[in-house]
Amino acid sequence: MNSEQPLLAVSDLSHLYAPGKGFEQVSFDLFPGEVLGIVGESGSGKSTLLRALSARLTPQQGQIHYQGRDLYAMSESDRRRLLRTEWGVVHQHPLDGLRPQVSAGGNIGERLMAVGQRHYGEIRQQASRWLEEVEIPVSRLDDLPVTFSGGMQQRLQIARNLVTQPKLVFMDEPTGGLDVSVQARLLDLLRTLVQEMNLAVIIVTHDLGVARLLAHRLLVMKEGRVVESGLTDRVLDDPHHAYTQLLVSSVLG
Ligand SMILES: Nc1ncnc2c1ncn2[C@@H]1O[C@H](COP(=O)(O)OP(=O)(O)OP(=O)(O)O)[C@@H](O)[C@H]1O
Repeated sequence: MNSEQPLLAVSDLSHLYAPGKGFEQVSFDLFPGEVLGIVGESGSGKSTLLRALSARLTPQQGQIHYQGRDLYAMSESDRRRLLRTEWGVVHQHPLDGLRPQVSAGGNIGERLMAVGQRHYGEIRQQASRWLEEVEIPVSRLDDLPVTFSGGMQQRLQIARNLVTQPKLVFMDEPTGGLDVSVQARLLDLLRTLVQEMNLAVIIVTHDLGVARLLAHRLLVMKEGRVVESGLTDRVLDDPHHAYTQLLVSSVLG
């Protein structure tokens, strides 16, 4: 997997709102098909880091290269195009990532139109196929997302993001607001899709169970700094840093 060029190369990235608030000196490489989990307690800077990685917040320092191209040397419109096509962003609250006034089919179709598809019948067909893929009845194609349950809305947001076959998807607590049984089904679905599509994913979660299930590698954050990183099983089964040990034991305890 690691013989190729990294999809995303991050070096010495920092953005601080105030000392300890934000993140500093973050570096890592992400390869195609790799799932990186960012874990840590509330306020450790996970979401701020994810926003900077996904071109939604210009960092104060450091560099990000996507497929060898300097992300913040690109024009604003090129970065936006990436977000609509080769990248996806799955928000914790599905309505933050959906258009509430547009039907389920329209929410999926909009991304296809962003990659140049114009044929109405084909777009509708692909939207139907994606509803099936995420286990939403195709009969709901013309319904508005606000008429869906929270779990269905989240599955629709995932379909909207994946329909363009992105290379890289950013997820911020994608199962966070859902009850436990809905969470488990969604996690299963995500794991299957990520494997089938060979997606690279950066997922922020405070839930180590979610990290264990989805992520190949972890970054552990505390007060804006990465205190430990490594393969998921190694980090969770044999944590080296005292903070990671505390995090793991608080879940077990
Ligand atoms: N726009 C902002 N202006 C000022 N401070 C901010 C801003 N956004 C976040 N912060 C602060 O930066 C720190 C990191 O916040 P962030 O949301 O990245 O943490 P997090 O690890 O994602 O937390 P949670 O798990 O609770 O979402 C917090 O102290 C937060 O209050």
